[in-house]
Amino acid sequence: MSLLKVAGLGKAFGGVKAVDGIHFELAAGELLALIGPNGAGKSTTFNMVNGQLPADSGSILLNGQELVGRKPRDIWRMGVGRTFQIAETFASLSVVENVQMALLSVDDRLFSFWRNASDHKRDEALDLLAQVGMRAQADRPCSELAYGDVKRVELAIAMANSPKLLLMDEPTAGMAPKERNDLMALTKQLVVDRGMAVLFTEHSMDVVFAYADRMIVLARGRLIAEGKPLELRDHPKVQEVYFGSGKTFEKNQAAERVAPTPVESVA
Ligand SMILES: Nc1ncnc2c1ncn2[C@@H]1O[C@H](COP(=O)(O)OP(=O)(O)OP(=O)(O)O)[C@@H](O)[C@H]1O
Repeated sequence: MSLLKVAGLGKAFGGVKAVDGIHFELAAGELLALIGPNGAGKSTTFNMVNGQLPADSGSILLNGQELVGRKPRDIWRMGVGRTFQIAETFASLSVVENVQMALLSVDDRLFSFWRNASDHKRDEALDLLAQVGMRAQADRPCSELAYGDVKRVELAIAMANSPKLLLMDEPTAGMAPKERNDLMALTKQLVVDRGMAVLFTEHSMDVVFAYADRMIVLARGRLIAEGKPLELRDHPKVQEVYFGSGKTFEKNQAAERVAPTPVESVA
């Protein structure tokens, strides 16, 4: 059975059908890219899956349980996580304290961090940091970290509630090719090791071709193609709506810019 099953999902804003009856599935251990040109409906789809936007129609099943109609916090508790950028206010906290804050939130503990919680689940937080290669930097202030390392900490924070499904909205935006490669290799490793599913939006085709197991393509709210990235690269509809008229994707571009790091299961 699929972990996530989306059927007939729709959302309109006034007269604009932002998402128009889309269907897709996602299995545990799979990295699925959601791509499409600006205004295609990617963010609207994301926001319906995590409950931030109510769907007008359709169904979103997680392990057979309906998500439509539930609050974001309930959906998060059911195992749908998302990466958030570390808030400015947390930049003064250390790396490990940021992860401890996330663990506090999982426990619904809202007491003062400094007075009562500085030791709260420190070992668990350090373990999460080890999983993203940031254990050695645990006691540095987040404000001192390189951008790529901040992204790793964001990933550790998103792991705090052990999500079954992780939503990542343009995870590599603003990153240099080497940092992108490292972050996506790490994401893939977590997918393999934890059997977690990832749904991500991405404008960089290099990243999609190098790391996605499958991709779905939206255009004007409709799902126009679905399949393995290499199968879809030359799909005429995808070329037309996604890559733009007359523009074709250069086949060796992805291989030249991003050499994927091999991922092996340790399970
Ligand atoms: N809150 C809103 N109110 C009105 N229209 C909206 C709203 N959110 C999205 N839309 C419209 O819905 C359509 C889909 O937008 P959406 O943001 O989901 O696309 P997207 O694929 O994420 O685009 P981008 O890549 O630019 O982020 C667009 O036409 C957009 O203008």
